[in-house]
Amino acid sequence: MTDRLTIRRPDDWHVHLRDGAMLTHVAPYTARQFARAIVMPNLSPPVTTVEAGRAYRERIVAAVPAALDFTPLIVAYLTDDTDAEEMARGHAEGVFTAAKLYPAHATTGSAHGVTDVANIMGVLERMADIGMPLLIHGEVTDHDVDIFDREAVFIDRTLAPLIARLPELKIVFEHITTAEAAQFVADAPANVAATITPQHLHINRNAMLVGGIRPHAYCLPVAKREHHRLAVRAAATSGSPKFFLGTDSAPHAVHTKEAPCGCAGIFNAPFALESYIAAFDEDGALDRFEGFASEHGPRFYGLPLNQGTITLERGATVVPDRIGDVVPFHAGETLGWRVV
Ligand SMILES: NC(=O)N[C@@H](CC(=O)O)C(=O)O
Ligand SMILES: [Zn+2]
Ligand SMILES: [Zn+2]
Repeated sequence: MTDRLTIRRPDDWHVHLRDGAMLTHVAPYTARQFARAIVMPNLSPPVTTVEAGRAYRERIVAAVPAALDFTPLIVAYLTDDTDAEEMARGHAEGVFTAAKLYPAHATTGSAHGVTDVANIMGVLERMADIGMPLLIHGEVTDHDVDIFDREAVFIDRTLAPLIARLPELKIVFEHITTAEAAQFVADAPANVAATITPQHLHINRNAMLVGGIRPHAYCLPVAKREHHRLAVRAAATSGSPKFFLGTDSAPHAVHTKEAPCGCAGIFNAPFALESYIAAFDEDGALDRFEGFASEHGPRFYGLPLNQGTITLERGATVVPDRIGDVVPFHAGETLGWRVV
């Protein structure tokens, strides 16, 4: 039995660090575990210009102790009016690592998102030309589509046609939650990959709805049936370079989640690695953890692998009920691994 695992320093390819006091509160947790992070741009107002991206990067750097040696990677928020030139300039100047497609009204902070992919086709063509990755929150918003089906329907209605139209575009299908998404990405060409969150490895929709409604298990895309969890987990632990770590850590103050219309998002940053490794351990896949956490992401993005290492060992990690004003994922549980 492996009791200790040393891996190359990992990165988080999908995180919400927010802004202001929440940024100051949460960013150090991510920086403690990860060398780099793809920071989502769904602030209000969203990060749509090179100038806003540069300023946000400076605020993040200022919020993290320098000793943690953390590099935020900034993402542009696409709207119906995004200018292809602005994206290309942001990418060329090293401000925008990627751009994010939020279908309008699909999730938290997506009100300014894209109403129809046709509206940004010129931008996406330009991104394909310059090798700038497109990150996608993959859910349709059509009122006739059930919330549990919105990811699978997105594949047929939006993602598959987009890949057919722009086969060269690098795409990350973010935070996949379904067997359909895992299969689609596995079968797609090498320029299509996916991130996977810790919560979607651990919980199915029962965790949210059995024995009472549990707002801290609610995120988008919403957790699905058990067979979907198992399919997502098999993808994560498969060793395929198309699947990599993206926590989707999404903090919301407790009163905004424990509310009649609670916010979507799970704050998993403080114990993200302990949570992921527990899943890999349960599945006898510890030998594939480093690829998922530290290698597949940078290779997909065309970035260098990190140089340092991090060591995890078996041992109790007690997750507190609260961290400041936020309830963390696994609150009140004890995880079986700890970061040394
Ligand atoms: N995942 C979530 O449930 N929420 C995210 C937005 C997102 O990633 O869709 C947030 O910003 O709160
Ligand atoms: Zn999302
Ligand atoms: Zn997210």
